[in-house]
Amino acid sequence: MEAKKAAAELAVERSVQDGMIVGLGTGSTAYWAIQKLGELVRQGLRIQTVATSVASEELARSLGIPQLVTADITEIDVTIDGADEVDPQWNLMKGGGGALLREKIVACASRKLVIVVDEGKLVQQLGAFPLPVEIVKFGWELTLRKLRAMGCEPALRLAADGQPVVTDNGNYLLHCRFGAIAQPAELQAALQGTPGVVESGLFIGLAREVIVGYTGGKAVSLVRA
Ligand SMILES: O=C(CO)[C@H](O)[C@H](O)COP(=O)(O)O
Repeated sequence: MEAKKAAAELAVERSVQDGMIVGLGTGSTAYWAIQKLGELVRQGLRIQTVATSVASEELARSLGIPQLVTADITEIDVTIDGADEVDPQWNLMKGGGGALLREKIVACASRKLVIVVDEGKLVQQLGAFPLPVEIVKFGWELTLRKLRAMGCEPALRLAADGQPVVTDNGNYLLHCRFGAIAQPAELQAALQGTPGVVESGLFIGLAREVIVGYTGGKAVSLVRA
């Protein structure tokens, strides 16, 4: 917890200034960034925000952080979000929290995407974590078979009650075990070309800064390989 908190707080300190529009990520690391923003707002920081999930939206509301609707935004100054895996080129695997679609929309509308992770998320190659892929409900079994034919073992994400998880956007999620992903950009392009796929958790070339937190509470901004 202290590693995630340290990374998130350093990201807020380094990236957020008065007057900015800030994208709020999703997950247990982004949680700490939202908490820090709430503290700064109470102290007088003036920001407006856009959340990447209903959970982050509700957290921000509970902390009194002003929020915008997307119709009122042309560009977001900075977004602070977590990741499940980060490779040396800063390609990301995201979506463990199920929010990948809104996260990618917000990331792509941001001048700067700052990724906050603990050291366990740094990998040489993406793929140990199963790739989350958001798919539409209609024909989901057909989409699953198409993805299986692309070389992975897909499984529908289920909730504790055994029912399929439904995302904030009303879709299903597949967990796709591709193993080590040697060419993430090519895989992303292939997934995008598959009918039924809404979006994947591969974030290629989007991160502008990666901040890593360590046990003991130290955090550093990474230099890209
Ligand atoms: O992509 C995400 C949610 O969709 C999260 O940012 C990712 O799963 C990392 O989560 P955490 O910070 O809890 O480890």
